[in-house]
Amino acid sequence: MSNVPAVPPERLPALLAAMPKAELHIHVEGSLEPELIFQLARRNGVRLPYASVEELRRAYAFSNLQSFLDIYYAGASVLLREQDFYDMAWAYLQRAQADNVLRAEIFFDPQTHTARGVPMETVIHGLHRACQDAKQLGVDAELILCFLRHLSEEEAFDTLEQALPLRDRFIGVGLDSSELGHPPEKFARVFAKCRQQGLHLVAHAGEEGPPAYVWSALDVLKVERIDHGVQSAQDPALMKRLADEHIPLTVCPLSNLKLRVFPKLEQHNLRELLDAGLVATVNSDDPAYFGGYVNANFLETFAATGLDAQHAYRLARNSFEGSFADASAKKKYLERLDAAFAAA
Ligand code: HPA
Ligand SMILES: [Zn+2]
Repeated sequence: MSNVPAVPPERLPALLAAMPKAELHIHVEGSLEPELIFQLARRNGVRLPYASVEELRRAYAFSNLQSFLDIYYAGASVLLREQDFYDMAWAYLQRAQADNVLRAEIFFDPQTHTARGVPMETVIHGLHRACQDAKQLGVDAELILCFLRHLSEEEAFDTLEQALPLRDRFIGVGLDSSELGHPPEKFARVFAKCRQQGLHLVAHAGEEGPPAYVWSALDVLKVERIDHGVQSAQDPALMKRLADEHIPLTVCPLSNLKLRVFPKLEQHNLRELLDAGLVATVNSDDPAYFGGYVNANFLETFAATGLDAQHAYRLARNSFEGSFADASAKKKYLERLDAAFAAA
């Protein structure tokens, strides 16, 4: 669509909620709501260091990425059986449908589970079955396996070896967990092997870490997308590279707010990224922990920064163009997006 209709400000929230979109940065373990954590803890006889849902929720006051990760890994300890992984993914997929997500590319952290003795097959089978069933919801869902960057490259190789027999159940690999002190180049060899396997490649970079980590994710790991990447704005040459090469950035505004990457949502640099011509997208990251699913990220960010319907269209289009869907699926998504804006 070349002419995005002007939309009066009072109608923008409804349009943001209704517009079709893809979500490209969502950690399924980060969609585990406190109620489901307690339900699974009871079902599996796991003792939690919190007495109630309310007490757990009160612990969600983060000062940086690490303070979040400590609680996030503790929450995942209730996941033991295939059905647990299914139930977690299914709950997310229902929320995605409610937010008019047509396509979700979902991260999972197998090492968080295999380290506790949960077999790789249990994790992948449960998540994959939910993704298959999501077709009934009208959501195309795919999985991306993430390596934990605070662990060694050797452990990442072991993880890949365990997952490769199930190669057809995930479309790519990513890199997440504690960024500072764990630069992308630590995983150069394992990403090269994934590339040979024909897997898509992404990595978290430039969330808390410097622009140098974004450069090495591109040049050493050869990733196709950057997760977060908001620190790229400190480096004009990097901004030009990201724009020239159409490298998507999967931005997560509420995550950035809760982990104090930006002190206020009003100061978020999403507009700057879009103005520089980057393929920026809006995503929820860990919605159960950061106060909202993808539509809440759109609504709160637009309200705080004054973005308009043109930006909304760009962000939704970027989400489909930046996805790993095939060309015919992308065409279908973009037609639905244009229809939603034509009716606005
Ligand atoms: O935002 C994140 N950054 C790094 N690792 C993560 N694991 C879940 N969410 C995140
Ligand atoms: Zn993330």
